[in-house]
Amino acid sequence: MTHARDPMESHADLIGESPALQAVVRSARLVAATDATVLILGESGTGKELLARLVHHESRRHTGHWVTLNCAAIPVDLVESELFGHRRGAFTGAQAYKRGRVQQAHGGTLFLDEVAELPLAAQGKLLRFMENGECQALGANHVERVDVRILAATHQDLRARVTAGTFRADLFYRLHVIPLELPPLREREGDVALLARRFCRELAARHRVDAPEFTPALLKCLAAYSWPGNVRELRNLVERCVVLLHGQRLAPDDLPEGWLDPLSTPTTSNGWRLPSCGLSLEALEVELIRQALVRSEGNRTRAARLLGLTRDTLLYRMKKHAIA
Ligand SMILES: Nc1ncnc2c1ncn2[C@@H]1O[C@H](COP(=O)(O)OP(=O)(O)OP(=O)(O)O)[C@@H](O)[C@H]1O
Repeated sequence: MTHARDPMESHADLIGESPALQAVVRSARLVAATDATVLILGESGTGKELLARLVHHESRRHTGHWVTLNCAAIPVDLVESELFGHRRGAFTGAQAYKRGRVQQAHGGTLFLDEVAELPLAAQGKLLRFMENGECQALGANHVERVDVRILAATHQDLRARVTAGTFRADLFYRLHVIPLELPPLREREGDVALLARRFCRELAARHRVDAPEFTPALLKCLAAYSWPGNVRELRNLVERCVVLLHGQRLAPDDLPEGWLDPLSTPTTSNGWRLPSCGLSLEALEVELIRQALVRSEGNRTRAARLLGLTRDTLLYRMKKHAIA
């Protein structure tokens, strides 16, 4: 989770030449030189973490630690201790002193991924820390001064969270100093083919196989596709081609069914593909659950969130429809 910078590491790895991406990269480079808080927005899989790394590596803190915390991946009652650490005996199970990610990032950068999922209590503590640079480990009776730059990211609509009362307005404004919004892949003209070729070369070398060749017709298909999972979905598709179809010249019909959802299916503005007609309500529900699970990479908590359901309701419905 934490490492000092490898000076040989290249950050040319945020691939893309489209004006839409280049505009964001330009802004990221401008803010990198400062110590401003940056909030990175964009759909899942658009490269928010890569952009955050670019900001860190081009900042004066690049020799300091890069520390990340995925706020959605930690049980709610452990978030504060992950962030700020705890003293031995601070709560049941706290058997030893533990430094928080904030302290680990001293002199460097802390990247808070999925910041919308931060519980309200932790939001208050984070805000206090951002205002005065002081933090207090759970159970500690003194505060520490820590020098950390905060970068945060979310694919959620944070303003809507504020309206719903699940995200503090004051923290929203504190984070929203410099918003950088990554465009979805379907809006990056020319980048799909570029990324597909680069991933193909890189993954063929990694898997030690001959790269497959993407015909112009296939590249055209890929460029027309809506990519609800963005660059992550493209990379996964290319990896499947490299592993299972290596050395072959691939036309659109060579992709097995299901590797790419039908190009003609309409996409809603937030990435859901709606089956055209003839589906019963029950079949539609199954389809939406399936899409949510694909988009969340099998993570049921995130899938439930995408569908606006509680995790329990999602599990109940999956069981009802026998979705594994
Ligand atoms: N422009 C890009 N060039 C090369 N690789 C990219 C690019 N954008 C994303 N990727 C790759 O796609 C995958 C997803 O990227 P990343 O984790 O940064 O996305 P994210 O927006 O943070 O996703 P999430 O919201 O799900 O956390 C990673 O493997 C990353 O290396």
